Amino acid sequence: SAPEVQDQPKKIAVVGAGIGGTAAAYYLRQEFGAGVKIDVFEPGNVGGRLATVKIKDYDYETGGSVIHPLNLHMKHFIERLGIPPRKDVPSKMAIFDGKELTFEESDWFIINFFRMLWRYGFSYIRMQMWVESILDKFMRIYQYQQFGYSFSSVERLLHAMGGDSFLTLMNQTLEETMMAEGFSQFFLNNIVAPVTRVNYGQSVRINGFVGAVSLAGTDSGLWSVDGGNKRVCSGLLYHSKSELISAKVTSISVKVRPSKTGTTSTFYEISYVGESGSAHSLYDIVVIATPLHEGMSDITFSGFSPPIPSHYPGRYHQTVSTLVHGLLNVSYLGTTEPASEFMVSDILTTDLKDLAFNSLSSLNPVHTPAGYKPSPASQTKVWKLFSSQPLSEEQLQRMFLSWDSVSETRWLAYPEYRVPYRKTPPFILHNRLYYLNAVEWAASAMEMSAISARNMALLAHHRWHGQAGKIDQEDLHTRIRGEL
Ligand SMILES: Cc1cc2nc3c(=O)[nH]c(=O)nc-3n(C[C@H](O)[C@H](O)[C@H](O)COP(=O)(O)OP(=O)(O)OC[C@H]3O[C@@H](n4cnc5c(N)ncnc54)[C@H](O)[C@@H]3O)c2cc1C
Ligand SMILES: CC(C)=CCC/C(C)=C/CC/C(C)=C/CSC[C@H](N)C(=O)O
Repeated sequence: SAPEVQDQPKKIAVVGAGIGGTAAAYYLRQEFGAGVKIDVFEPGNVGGRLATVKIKDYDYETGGSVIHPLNLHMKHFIERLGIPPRKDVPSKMAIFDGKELTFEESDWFIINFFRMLWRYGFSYIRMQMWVESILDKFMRIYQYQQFGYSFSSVERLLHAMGGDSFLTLMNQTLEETMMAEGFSQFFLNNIVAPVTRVNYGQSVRINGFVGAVSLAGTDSGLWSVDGGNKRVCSGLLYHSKSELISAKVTSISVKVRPSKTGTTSTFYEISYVGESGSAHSLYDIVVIATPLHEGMSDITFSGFSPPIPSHYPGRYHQTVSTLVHGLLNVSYLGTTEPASEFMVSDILTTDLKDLAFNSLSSLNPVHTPAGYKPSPASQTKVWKLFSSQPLSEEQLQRMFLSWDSVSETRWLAYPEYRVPYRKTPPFILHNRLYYLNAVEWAASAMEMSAISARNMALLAHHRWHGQAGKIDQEDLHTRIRGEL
């Protein structure tokens, strides 16, 4: 329907205070100015899937942990909020095939280079070039957003970045895509599958787009936020001068009210339940920043035509993050290296039916004290296991000689990426009701939620003011180059 004749909205609601919701609050403030009241609803902890657990006086990331050096929104946030990145600690990767370590990184770049060349020919370098070519197109989004352009669906956003090639990536498995690029099944099994297993808990049959994002997640220069990634969320919330309402949104309905001018205005009524009971409030614009899927948010939508479902089709994949403070049994990994010399920090695994876990990593605290150095496996330290099912005491006993604490978090972590994908859920659920997490069906990552948040704020702003010229424009890449 036609936008209402109002200068600015008076009240905006954001549902969820993860990185998506808090970034949405930040960008909505930027777009709509100081006059609008922004409420952010959150029944749990600010940060959502960015969370830490305390083990022996130190905090460790249990959810989203690494950020790519080219994730420009995340970079912008920490600069704006004055939070430093975490000090870099050297890491070393190995691949476990259920019996032994089939590949182990050395401390020397040149040795790694020749080991990879010896085992996989030029495949590894070609893979890095392939990922880089996708990232090059991906980076266009920052320029579009800088110029104020927005997109009304995930497909249109992807198409603006990478044209038909990005939509093709969404419709093919990573395996199909890489085989067509000439990569061997051996390379896929031994290098690519371990990466998709650690990053998305799934096989090489995830879609090619999220597959490329997963591979980008092994690039050099990955970083995290000093003191914990969730600090970005609380920082954005504070910076946006939003009000945090500690409550769960239970339903959203459309209300039509007579306005002063004699016409009618549409509002969204949000009903919520918090510690002090239930209440409801009216808003001009609502951004939903939590997945609308089975077992996740449970929001009822009423009075909408066509109806809005509480749950869209498709499931979120369970990843159990188990943090063990203990002594690793290095012989379980089939290595003869003495534990006192075993400095591998990230053990990825090949796709094996009987293996109970996807990855095993040695964790550093979210704030590394001055002079901190990673310790060898002969010392008790914190190890993180990712698995799709909780690990039993017997399974842990095989992997560890002893432990003094185990902390388990069961995440509905990211979508189960199936190919061919169904049409992604919409960004626009109703005139001024938006859904940020639809983007996760392209790929789930902190930066993806941040990109979607900026898109949502721009989209909401242009639709409010009837600026159709800033929505779903074709051929932006060439046009913007012309404008520069
Ligand atoms: C184990 C794990 C590892 C990961 N590793 C990485 C990584 O290394 N790098 C990376 O970039 N990404 C990683 N990710 C993905 C990344 O964490 C997510 O993509 C991102 O955090 C999603 O943020 P979000 O704000 O969109 O959603 P969420 O963080 O899920 O936030 C949604 C919020 O909404 C709240 N909510 C739910 N229902 C309601 C309701 N009815 N009313 C009000 N509020 C509600 C929830 O409590 C939650 O806080 C990882 C995820 C997991 C689980
Ligand atoms: C969005 C772009 C262009 C890049 C993001 C790359 C990236 C950081 C991908 C990782 C995504 C993800 C869900 C990782 C989960 S596991 C992370 C880490 N390996 C760990 O073990 O904690």
